[in-house]
Amino acid sequence: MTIDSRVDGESTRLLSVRDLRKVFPAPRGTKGAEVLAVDGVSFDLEADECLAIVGESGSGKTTVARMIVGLETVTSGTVEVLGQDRTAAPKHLRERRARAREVQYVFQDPYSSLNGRQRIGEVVLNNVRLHADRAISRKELENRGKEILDSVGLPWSFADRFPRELSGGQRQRVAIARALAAEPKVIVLDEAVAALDVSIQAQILNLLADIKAERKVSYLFISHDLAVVHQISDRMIVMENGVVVDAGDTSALLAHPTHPYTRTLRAAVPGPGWRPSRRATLEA
Ligand SMILES: Nc1ncnc2c1ncn2[C@@H]1O[C@H](COP(=O)(O)OP(=O)(O)OP(=O)(O)O)[C@@H](O)[C@H]1O
Repeated sequence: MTIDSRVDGESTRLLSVRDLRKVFPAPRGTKGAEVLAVDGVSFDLEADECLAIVGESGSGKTTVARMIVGLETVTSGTVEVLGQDRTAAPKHLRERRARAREVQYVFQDPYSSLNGRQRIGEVVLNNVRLHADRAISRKELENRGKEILDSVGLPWSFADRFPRELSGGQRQRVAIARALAAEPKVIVLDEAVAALDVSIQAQILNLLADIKAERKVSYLFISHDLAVVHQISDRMIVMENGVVVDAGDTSALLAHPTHPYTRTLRAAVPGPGWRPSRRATLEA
């Protein structure tokens, strides 16, 4: 299924994925077959938009995201970011950094994605320094760090702490702050709230909504959780076995799922407060 959303040549398109395919070799030492993880996936991400990629475990969501940011090679198909071909993995450090300024990645587990020996201030300031287009003074750097931590709801006093001293939700705020420090156009959030308690999830979703409104950043939001996707995304695509089987406006698709797989996913969403016909409140 090809999803050509708003294909009208407008310059608001940040990300464009066409016919993306990924074949992994058979696991080493086995006589097993190659794994076709992603098969002909196409979609666009527009400015100011949150597009969700939904699907059960193993449907290929993460592999799509990893190909977009160059963490995984592309078997065939194309990836364009801001009109530039980004299909090939970055070859040099400079290219890797340039691409990181376009798209940042926030992982599910901030504990393993944060360096345990690095204080929170360093985590954020290193990324500011790395992606700054000019030399910046210590004072300016610190002001920027304060502003970024503040934007994720953390006081500057957290700068001296280590990740192990933070709660799961606070660590995820730091991971988001680190992404923001690069001033990216797009943030890929890969199951970014999956490891958090429901009340903390709601706070982080709130925060993401605020950041999106204030900074005009777009999200590619990967999740298996339709309740979460309903809260945060404008549009969604549904993946099954590496293929996009359904796509559309999130509220409309969840209110009236037409594809059998989307209906199955929808039916698995648990109980109280789940109202597909109404935009869920973001209040924690
Ligand atoms: N490095 C790899 N080598 C071989 N197969 C892989 C590799 N990475 C992923 N796969 C396989 O590709 C398929 C898609 O995996 P992927 O992680 O993209 O799915 P997912 O929808 O993100 O699921 P999850 O949420 O569980 O990560 C799965 O069958 C997975 O086992």
